[in-house]
Amino acid sequence: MTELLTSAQMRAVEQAAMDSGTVTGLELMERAGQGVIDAAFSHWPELAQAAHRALVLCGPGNNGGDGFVIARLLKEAGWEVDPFLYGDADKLPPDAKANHQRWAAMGGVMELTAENLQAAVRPDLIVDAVFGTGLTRPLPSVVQQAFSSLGRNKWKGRTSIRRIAVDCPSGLNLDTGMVPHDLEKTGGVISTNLTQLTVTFHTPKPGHYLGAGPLVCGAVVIADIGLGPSDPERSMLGQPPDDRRARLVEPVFAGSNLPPRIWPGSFVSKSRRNGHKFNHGHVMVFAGGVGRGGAGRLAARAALRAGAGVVTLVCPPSALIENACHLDAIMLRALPKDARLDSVADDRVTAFCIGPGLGVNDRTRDLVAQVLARRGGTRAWRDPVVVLDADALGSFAGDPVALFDQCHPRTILTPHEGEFARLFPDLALSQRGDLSKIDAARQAAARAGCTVLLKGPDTVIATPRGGASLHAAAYDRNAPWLATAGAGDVLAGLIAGLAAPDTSADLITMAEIAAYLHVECAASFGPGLIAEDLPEELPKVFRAIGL
Ligand SMILES: NC(=O)C1=CN([C@@H]2O[C@H](COP(=O)(O)OP(=O)(O)OC[C@H]3O[C@@H](n4cnc5c(N)ncnc54)[C@H](OP(=O)(O)O)[C@@H]3O)[C@@H](O)[C@H]2O)[C@@H](O)CC1
Ligand SMILES: Nc1ncnc2c1ncn2[C@@H]1O[C@H](COP(=O)(O)OP(=O)(O)O)[C@@H](O)[C@H]1O
Ligand SMILES: [K+]
Repeated sequence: MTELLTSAQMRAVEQAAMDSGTVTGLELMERAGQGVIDAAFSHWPELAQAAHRALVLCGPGNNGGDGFVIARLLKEAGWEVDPFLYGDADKLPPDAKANHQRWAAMGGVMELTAENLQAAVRPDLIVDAVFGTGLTRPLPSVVQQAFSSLGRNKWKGRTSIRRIAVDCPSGLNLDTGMVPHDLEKTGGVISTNLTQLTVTFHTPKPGHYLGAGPLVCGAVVIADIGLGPSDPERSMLGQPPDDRRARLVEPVFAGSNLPPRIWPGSFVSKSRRNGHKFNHGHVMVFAGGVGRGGAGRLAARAALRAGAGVVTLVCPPSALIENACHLDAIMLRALPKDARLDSVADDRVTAFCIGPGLGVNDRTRDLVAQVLARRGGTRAWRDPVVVLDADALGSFAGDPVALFDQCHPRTILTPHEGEFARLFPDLALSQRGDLSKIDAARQAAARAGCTVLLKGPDTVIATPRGGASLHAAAYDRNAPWLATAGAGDVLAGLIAGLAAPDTSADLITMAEIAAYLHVECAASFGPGLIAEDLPEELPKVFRAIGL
């Protein structure tokens, strides 16, 4: 697991290092510039073989300062370098100004405009050092036009020019992963999109993984600038994440060539080699009426494959035969319309998964209420986990507080953005503005009093106390085939199955593992994936992680 630092947190880390007297801002900037060049040479070894030509686009802050370090270091290595500056050199912050001056002794600087870029000699490398963590508003139009013009340049062999971004492609908000809409309209994002490699410092930032981040960054490399290890205890495995920082969900390998047995491997109940079926939990999944049972069955199948000792599907009596035709290992119970949950669930049910395919109606609300009212009884030592998804959330759309009043700490809501908007209208994507998806999920979790998993290619899991983690199906873990009906039902079942055992770790850890395995299953199956394939791929994925 890696910590993700917001812009403000990154500045605080830098400031603390400088205040401690162990390093100066100039030294950090030098290491940042060197880190970008090292990453470029390692990514494109041919650039390290001989001197080439670089075009370095610099901005009015310290990101621009990094650009001037890069310009100088490349020039010292024999490269031809053409720097362009947006803004007033006299107003650069001190470290950036010092590096601008050091460069000025070596060569000139052009103003960053579309016209000047059009007139530039074809480079082999374009360095984007216009804006980094300090971007506070949409890109100025002159910068947008300059970026767009790069896409129109008549340079020979234009597509073979390498493009690297310092900290982020300029225009990307590193806290939110958003790029301004006007950037898209002007086509600016298209040129930004051509970034092949983004080099950031110390830790990745949320914006590299949220929203448009993965679409515009190319690949992300972290350069160590000597700020020390990011706080290991804050991202400790099996512990809830730090209240103020977010962590990136990643596997933990015991050794470079070994499977990730530590995380997630050791957190899967059946990695421990003893116990009987009830030690691995009993999951109860609710399914809809006739013809609407598929979603519940998918969730149940996922829970069983995830390792739950027992899985029971509960459905209306009219759907019993339909479900019986589909199920063998999964137990089946009928629950008549007015019957109480107690008639089918005893204390040994350690996790409930409710919502997929149930229908948006009063009966669903009533069942949710009954499930949330259950407590660990004589045979269970802690309250059952409750996974609320799909129609269990939709049934409270007009009255979310009625749901939140019933949620307890062992509850997890798993909305997609549409369901999230119905429960938390003011935190909806369309209303979010500068609020990141991580902070939106945090606020939602605090309001609901339980864990919230907000789905998407960027899945955020947040706890009421502020702990948050981000699982990104991005870069080498792209999983577009997961955008398929029923994939969310499988995720809900996975969470229930993984969190059901008595000995399971905290809910956020088990939800992180579910999100991770979900994408591993998609990646392992590959193109053509449909939801039914996900649970069936789990055995292969479990083997691959060393179980
Ligand atoms: N601190 C360190 O020790 C280290 C920092 N490092 C590097 O510093 C970078 C952060 O530097 P930074 O904080 O100066 O921010 P940066 O992104 O350069 O921009 C700020 C400037 O842009 C301006 N501005 C913002 N938005 C604008 C807009 N839309 N349109 C126009 N102007 C706009 C803003 O003006 P203002 O908003 O104040 O009016 C201000 O002048 C970081 O990404 C990393 O690369 C590394 O060297 C490692 C050591
Ligand atoms: N492009 C994508 N890349 C990675 N994961 C995705 C993508 N699109 C959707 N997902 C994942 O697939 C699941 C879809 O869930 P959901 O929207 O609830 O669908 P359904 O209700 O049909 O099951 C979520 O876990 C989501 O994170
Ligand atoms: K940049």
